[in-house]
Amino acid sequence: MSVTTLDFEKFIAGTPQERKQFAEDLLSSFERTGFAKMTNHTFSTAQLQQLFHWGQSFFDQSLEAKNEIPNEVGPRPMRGYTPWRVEEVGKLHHDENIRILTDSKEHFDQGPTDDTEFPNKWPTTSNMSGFQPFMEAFYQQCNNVCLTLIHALEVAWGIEDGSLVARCSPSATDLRLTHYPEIAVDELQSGRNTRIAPHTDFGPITLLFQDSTGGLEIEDRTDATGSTFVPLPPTDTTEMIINVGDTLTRWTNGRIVGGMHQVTVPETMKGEKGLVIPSRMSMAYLFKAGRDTSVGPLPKFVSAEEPAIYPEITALEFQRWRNSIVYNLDKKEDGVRFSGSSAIKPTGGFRPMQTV
Ligand SMILES: O=C(O)CCC(=O)C(=O)O
Ligand SMILES: [Fe+2]
Repeated sequence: MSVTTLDFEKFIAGTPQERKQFAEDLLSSFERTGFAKMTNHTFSTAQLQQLFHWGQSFFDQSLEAKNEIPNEVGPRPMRGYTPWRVEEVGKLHHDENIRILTDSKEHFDQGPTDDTEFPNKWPTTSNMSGFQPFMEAFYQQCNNVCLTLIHALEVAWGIEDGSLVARCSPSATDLRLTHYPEIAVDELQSGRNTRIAPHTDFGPITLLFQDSTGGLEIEDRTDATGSTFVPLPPTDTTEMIINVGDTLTRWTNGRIVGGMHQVTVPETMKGEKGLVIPSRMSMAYLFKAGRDTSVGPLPKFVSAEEPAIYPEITALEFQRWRNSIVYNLDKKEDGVRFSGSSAIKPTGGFRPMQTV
């Protein structure tokens, strides 16, 4: 299953024909695989090196220092630092016959700069003083790329200019730096742990940069059983990966299915006993719809023949529901009101959540 690589330049500075072609190729890669790759995405190699450098500096701090800005786990957007083995994304699409794999990661989450509802948490130590300005600028640049890609979908669908972009404002995106500490191959092959379990992201799309370690895999849709994953190796670490998330699935009434992905043992180390997989880092720009925007199907995708299969629910309520699952809050009071909603259309062997 090959994921199409697109040239962003063709959309931002191309001829009308090139823009149209870009939009159509993006849509068709999304429909076929749930993913796309992109070059000329406006981020320089130096900027991406700096991103990973800042990530390294953040995670290299002592646990005590990182815990100075703790993420308060709850059915809400994440902010600040979350330690190893707290979040369990494997619970999102879990098949009761299969044991949930525990994630082995720590992460830093950042929201919009001016977010007063869920304010950001920044390290205060002097050696981290450049982190906040760098990350805020990086966040803004990612937002511009995402809004342009959402506009490309408007072009591909021939819907009114700005109508979909308007649904993504004001920004409610979460940017996540994830660090996967080094871990023995045997531990990941024990059937209990993984780096990040198979999941789909919650927003319309996600931008992803990974370091050169490898281990990212995507669901192979050419396998009818739906249980096969294929590696998406870091051929060029400056290449941007884009994946479809649950919101686009819901907006399109199930027509574009979210790209299921996981991070596990890098291909070259599979089956090896006694080896240790080096630590790994990624940056996921988990683009979101505006908090008050509905993630129910768009009128374009609903008809008498194809009635809406997803309920109207705001983007924030949707995120609260999904986070109540990954943080094991779904049995508690705050999670029960989300009961009965279905996040995604079934893909292959993965079933959607039944009840919360
Ligand atoms: O580390 C990666 O490459 C993937 C991260 C991811 O899937 C996420 O943060 O949602
Ligand atoms: Fe993800």
